[in-house]
Amino acid sequence: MKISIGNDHAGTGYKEMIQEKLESMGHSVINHGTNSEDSVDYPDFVHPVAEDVENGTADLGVIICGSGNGANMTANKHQGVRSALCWNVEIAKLAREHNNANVLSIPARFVAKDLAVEMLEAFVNTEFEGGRHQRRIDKIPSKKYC
Ligand SMILES: O=C(CO)[C@H](O)[C@H](O)[C@H](O)COP(=O)(O)O
Repeated sequence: MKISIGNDHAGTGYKEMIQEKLESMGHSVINHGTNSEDSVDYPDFVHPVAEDVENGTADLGVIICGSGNGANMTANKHQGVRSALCWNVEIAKLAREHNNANVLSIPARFVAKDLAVEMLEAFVNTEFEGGRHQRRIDKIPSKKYC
């Protein structure tokens, strides 16, 4: 798969590890940075990931900031992006099975590196179940409020 990744300064170490892991799994990675620990603004590095997923350049995205919330909020502003903030393996798995999430948001300051890798593996290797979940996903975009 092609996987787009982006992070702020809180997620740089995690991103490096995640990029290595994805490449060792045989995936091709588009890294939008940041690649340093100097303070930056997460939207500058998350919008490019969400755009890749939105326009089909990437199959999935991984975004990382301190709490995962700012990155998640940013990604979910994009049409067709379903970004899931995950903090354990079961949530990451359910995000794929039930929500067909296409972006994984990792809170680097609140999950250990080992757990981040386990969530990544669960997210990338789990398929959407479809069925009743597709019906619910179809109702997420609000015609009334868009
Ligand atoms: O935006 C965030 C939360 O929504 C991210 O956690 C950021 O990484 C965090 O806000 C950065 O904080 P810092 O004090 O500027 O390092």
